[in-house]
Amino acid sequence: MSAKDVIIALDFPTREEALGFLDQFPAGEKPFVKIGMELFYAEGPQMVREIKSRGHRIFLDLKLHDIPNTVGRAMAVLSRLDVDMVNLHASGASAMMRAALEGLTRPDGTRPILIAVTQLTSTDAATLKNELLIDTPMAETVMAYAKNAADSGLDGVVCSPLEAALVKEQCGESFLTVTPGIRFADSTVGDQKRIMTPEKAGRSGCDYIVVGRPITQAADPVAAYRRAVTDFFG
Ligand SMILES: O=c1ccn([C@@H]2O[C@H](COP(=O)(O)O)[C@@H](O)[C@H]2O)c(=O)[nH]1
Repeated sequence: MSAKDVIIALDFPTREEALGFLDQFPAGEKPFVKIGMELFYAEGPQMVREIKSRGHRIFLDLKLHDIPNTVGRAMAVLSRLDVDMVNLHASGASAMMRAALEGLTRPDGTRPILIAVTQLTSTDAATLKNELLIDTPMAETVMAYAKNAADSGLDGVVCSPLEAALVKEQCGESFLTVTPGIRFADSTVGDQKRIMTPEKAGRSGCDYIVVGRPITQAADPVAAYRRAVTDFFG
């Protein structure tokens, strides 16, 4: 199931801003986009349908995390939206991930790609140890979560690009790595901690890179997106 692409994080507070952003692209250029909590909570499922009807592939990034029954039932609702990828937190553990997979699978056996967030790219080693009270080093923690996700039947993980190669090595080449924490060398880093350039991510086992502010806040977002694509694909 391996693929490679740049996903734009459509982190906007309104429909108008999200569509205004997409309108800057020529008609034939349809980037893969991510709809996260901000836009989904503001505009709801209709926003997903509208962007899908414009021809974009969609990663619905709601990071579900609850008891297995709740997550399974919520995934069954999300499966009725025609999205390409959805996610949950691997820290919800294997019973939750298996329930999610079951809920997401439509009667005809099809389903969106399901991936698990390992450790947020805004978490550094000190926060992992001192606040989350996880004594295992970051790479090992990500790997344990990734293996649990793989064993639960998921398609891949969200991890930082720094861990992508190891995830591939341990979970297999077809196990997807979806990696935020992407910054151009001249980007503002902001709240991200485990980062990499698109160029290096392209050589590090990342299937999909997720890029938000370096594109959405750029003076010329279309040029910034194309720069990410060119750098990522080498
Ligand atoms: O570990 C994670 C999981 C999700 N994200 C999301 O990706 C984008 C990144 O945006 P930038 O503006 O490029 O920082 C954002 O929507 C996050 O919610 C993540 O960054 N890290």
